[in-house]
This record gives sequence, C-alpha cells and structure tokens, in this order.
Amino acid sequence: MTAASGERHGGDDEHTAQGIRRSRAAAGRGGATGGNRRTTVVDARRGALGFAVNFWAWALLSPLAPRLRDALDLAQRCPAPHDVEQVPAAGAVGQVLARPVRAAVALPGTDVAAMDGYAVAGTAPWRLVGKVFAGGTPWSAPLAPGTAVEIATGAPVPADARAVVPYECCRRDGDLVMGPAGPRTHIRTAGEDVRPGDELVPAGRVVTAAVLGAAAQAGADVLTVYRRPRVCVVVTGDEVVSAGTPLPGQVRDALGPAVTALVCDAGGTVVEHRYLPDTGEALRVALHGASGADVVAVTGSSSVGAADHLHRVLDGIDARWYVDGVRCRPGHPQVLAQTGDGRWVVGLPGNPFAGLVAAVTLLRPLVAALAGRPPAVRHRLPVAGDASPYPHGVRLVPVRVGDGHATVVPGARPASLRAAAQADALVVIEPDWTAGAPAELVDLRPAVP
Ligand SMILES: Nc1nc2c(c(=O)[nH]1)N[C@H]1C(S)=C(S)[C@@H](COP(=O)(O)OP(=O)(O)OC[C@H]3O[C@@H](n4cnc5c(N)ncnc54)[C@H](O)[C@@H]3O)O[C@H]1N2
Ligand code: MOO
Repeated sequence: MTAASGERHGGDDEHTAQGIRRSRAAAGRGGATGGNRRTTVVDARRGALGFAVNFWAWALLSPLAPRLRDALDLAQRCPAPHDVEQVPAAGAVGQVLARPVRAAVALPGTDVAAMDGYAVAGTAPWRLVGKVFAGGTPWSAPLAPGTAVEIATGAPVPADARAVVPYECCRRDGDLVMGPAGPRTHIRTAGEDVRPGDELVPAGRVVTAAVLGAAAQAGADVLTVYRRPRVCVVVTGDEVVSAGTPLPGQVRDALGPAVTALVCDAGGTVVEHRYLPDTGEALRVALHGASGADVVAVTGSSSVGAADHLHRVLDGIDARWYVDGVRCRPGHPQVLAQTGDGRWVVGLPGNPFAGLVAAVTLLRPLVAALAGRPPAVRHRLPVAGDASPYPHGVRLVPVRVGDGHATVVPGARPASLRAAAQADALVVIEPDWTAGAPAELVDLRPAVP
C-alpha cells in the first residue's frame, strides 16, 4: 500500500473496537477475537497495572486505539523496572541507580591547600623552609611558628599551619614572606565535602558523566543499577534489505537502525537483530525464539494486508493486548502486547516515518520505564508553520526547536524520514490547533541521561 493511500485511510470508525473488528474480518483475520482482545486489555490493565481509572468508561471511549498521550502514558506505566545488577561504574552510563552511590573515602582525604601560595604557622613575617606539592612527599613535621612552606593547590597542609596565603596576596623578600592570614583561610579540611558512607547520589538517578566522576572521586567503583532492558529488533518484509543498493522492488531498511538508536537512547540494549520474510510462521518462530529479550520490536507487518501477520501471530499465542492502533497520523497501526511469559511486543508500522512515530510513542517510553527511568518531562511550545491538523486524532509533525518556539519542517510524508531527519522534535498537533498556537513536543534528540 502506498503512503498516499495510507493518508486517505482513517475515519473514526477504524479507531473503535467495532471498526477494528470489521476491518480484520474484512481482511480475513477472524473478527471474533476482537471481543476477547477487548476483555483481555481491560483485565490486564486492572490486574497488572492497577490503574485507578474507570476502565469501563475508558473502554467505551477507546478500548484498543487510545489517544497518543494515553498510549505514551500507558507504555511508560506498564512495566516494573527489571533486575538489579552490580557493574563497574565506567560501564553504567545511562543506567538508573537501584541503590544510592555512597562514598568509600573522605573528601578531601586530609587537610589540603585550596590555593597555590604559602602555608604559614604563627605570625608574619614567615621564613620559607621548604615546598610541598600535590602528589609529592607530605611535610612530615609540624610547621614551627614563624615559618612557611611553599604549597600547591591540593597538597596536604603541614600540621600546625594556620592558613594558606595565595601568592598574589603575599610580598616576598628573599626567604621571608608577608601577607594577610585569617584563621584556616584557603585550607580545605579533611572530610568537609564528603565523609565515608555519605550518600552522594540517591537511587533513581540516571548515571551521568557527573555521577561517574563523583563516584570515582569517592572511591565508589561498583554501582548497583537496573539491568538494561534487552530488546530484540525484528525487521519484517521480503523487500527489505539491510545493505547495498536495493534492486527494483527492494527497499533499504530504515527502521532497524532508527529503532536501535532509540532503544539505546532510552537505556536499553539490542541483543538480537533479525530480518524476516513475510510469513506468519517466521514471525511466530522469531517471537518464540526471542526468549532472552524483555521487548521484541517488530517493524512492518502491523497493518491489515495479506502479508501483515503480527495480529494473527499475537492472537495465535494468546498475547495480552494493550494497544491496537493509536489515534494519530502517521503511525496509527501500532501495537503493544505482552506474551504469556511476560515479554513485551511492540509493533511498528513499516512506513519509516510512521514507524518512527510509533517507536517514540510506545517503544521508547516502554524501554525507558523498564530501564527504571522516570517519565520524560513534557514541554509545549508555540508552533509556527503549516501543520495541517488531522480531524480524528493528532498529527505528528517534525519541527525545529528555537528559543521559545518551534517551526514546522515542511514536507513530512509517512514513507519518508527526510523531514524528521532535519527536525529536533515532533509536535503533537491537536485537531483544533491553529497556526502559532502551542503544542506538546516529543523530542527526537538524544536524551541527556
Ligand atoms: N487497507 C489498509 N492498508 C493499510 C493501512 C490500513 O489501515 N488499511 N494502513 C496503512 C498505513 S497508515 C501504514 S503505516 C502501513 C503499515 O504497514 P505495515 O506495518 O504492515 O508495513 P508493510 O506493509 O510491511 O510496509 C509498509 C511500507 O513500508 C516499507 N517498509 C517496511 N519495512 C521497512 C523498513 N524496515 N525500512 C524501510 N521501509 C520499510 C514497505 O516496503 C512498504 O512500502 O500500512 C498501510 N496500509
Ligand atoms: O500512513 Mo501510516 O499513517 O504511515 O502510519
């Protein structure tokens, strides 16, 4: 099916349970499963999620094809964070702390100079008796009154020194030094920043460059973090090739690389990457075989064509349905389901921009939540340009983000990532949006963990 015909598709009907059943029946998919699916969604949400909402009211409105915002919320509230592991700190960037980082040592470890200058004892003038540098041999004896040592920032201050006087505050005459010296000025006292056992970073924080540095400084070499969610990426399509120049009728895989990048950005890791022919059996075997994965992301196969097998395969393995279609454009044929053994299956449409929309709606928040990350903060900005609202749901439109506003990148098409590749974010354009009005952003730039 072409992108243009995909654009034509999509009145209100397709987003009701009845509409979904009708279109499946028309496609020979067995509409009878629709009712079971609806019951399963409700039961699963009651039991597994414990949402404090009125599910019957929710189900009547939109049992399987939620609004985009609800789909996002659902995906990030579905999973519980996974196993905890202890890892060398350096490898934990982007993971979420399951236990606080605690200091193994005091900081500073001993009284040290905070400035380059002179450590002095007693009253001025002071007679210079030596030098102490960071990393060099500490001054072994107490400093006698009326004497000084030249000292470098970070070097241990000799016992009985009462202050460090910076070079620029001193007057030096031969081996005599004079200057102002308040009590313990420019001396950092042992343990004044951190004491052994102090909590440096609380649980729940993402390991960033600053966390790594703080942990290393305080000797916390091993961190306890949530395991990275394991994702198996399954790219379906007889026509999809992973490399080289596509022959007539073939397309290069756009979604495998894009999905892999989003998974890593969300704190997950791709443990397997498969290319599958368009057969239900191949998909069934792949879902079954991905037992080491927490999430299976399937690209293509999400629609109602004869070669689109995802729904049938999920029904065949009695998967629990959470999302079957989202009221957005492009990207409405997206799926969130769970297999009997607890693995999440995310179905992403094959049209590349539609697949990207689905990946940021369902896959990225799901992986981030499994990784223990807090929900992303949502921003709204005024949007300039032509965003053509979609009357039956929201439209996702690529934008560049400027200082306090967003500007539409023109030319977005469901089958092309060209406009999205020039964008910083997608804006969620509501049906009643008017030019210049604010809209919510879904960022496409790498997360700052
Ligand atoms: N009768 C209907 N047909 C279609 C509907 C519908 O509601 N009723 N929805 C349309 C929409 S919207 C989309 S989006 C697509 C989704 O289709 P699938 O997820 O089943 O994907 P495919 O049919 O396999 O492929 C669609 C398109 O994308 C190309 N493709 C697939 N995978 C990749 C990839 N990894 N990298 C690059 N391009 C890929 C594929 O060659 C097709 O051109 O369904 C519409 N049809
Ligand atoms: O047109 Mo589809 O909307 O590409 O998801």
